[in-house]
Amino acid sequence: MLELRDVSLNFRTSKGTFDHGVHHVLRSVSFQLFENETLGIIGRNGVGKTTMLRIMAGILAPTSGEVLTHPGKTASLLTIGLGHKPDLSGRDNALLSAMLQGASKQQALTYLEEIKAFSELGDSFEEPVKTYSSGMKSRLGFTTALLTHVDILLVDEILSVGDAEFRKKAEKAMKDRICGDQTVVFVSHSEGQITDLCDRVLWIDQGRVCAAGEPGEVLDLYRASMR
Ligand SMILES: Nc1ncnc2c1ncn2[C@@H]1O[C@H](COP(=O)(O)OP(=O)(O)OP(=O)(O)O)[C@@H](O)[C@H]1O
Repeated sequence: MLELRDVSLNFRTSKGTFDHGVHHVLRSVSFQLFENETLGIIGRNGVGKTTMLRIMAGILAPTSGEVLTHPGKTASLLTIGLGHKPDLSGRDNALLSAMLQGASKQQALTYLEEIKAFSELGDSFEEPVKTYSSGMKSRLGFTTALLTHVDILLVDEILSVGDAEFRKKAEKAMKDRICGDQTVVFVSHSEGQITDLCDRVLWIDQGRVCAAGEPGEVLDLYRASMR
């Protein structure tokens, strides 16, 4: 469904600690994402997990290597507050996001009432997003991406935000999608969520894939590396 082949990504940096002003974030990463699977990505802070999702979403281009996708397949990155326009209402932001994720305007309009209901934003749905708390923004972002139908859902740590009640509801909705035919890539620091939701896990360290396979086995290796 999607394949990264020998993908490397460098950022230019002014920090002297990196190699001649170049920070090698991903180094020759290769893997395939199969249809209908939920692939977890684990690793310490700053090892390149979000960068990998952004490459898979087409937001960042790799410095070298290839990202191969099936023609016509859509991928959407689900992350907090990405791309919200602060002066537009929740409704208009949801419409815009749904269209950016590949829906036609007509299709996107049909999602709006469901997004309003699931996000429980009530009358605030009509207010500018700049008046929202961060929890309200995350409800809007999560719900819009969840209810807009994309082929590959790229989920960045999103289930760890919001209040406990909404988190529970979001987790259940995500599980329902995963149990259906949704293909998901899921970055999380929660071992519980990874074990619960994923079919397969990649462990990333220093920009490389250290292990890939069954969640229990990869989590054991990851934990052992930290001892
Ligand atoms: N636009 C950028 N310019 C320069 N460096 C960047 C940029 N974006 C990310 N980085 C660096 O790339 C590295 C990987 O960042 P990334 O966000 O992918 O890590 P992560 O594994 O998702 O971390 P976390 O678990 O903390 O969310 C970090 O060292 C970060 O500082």
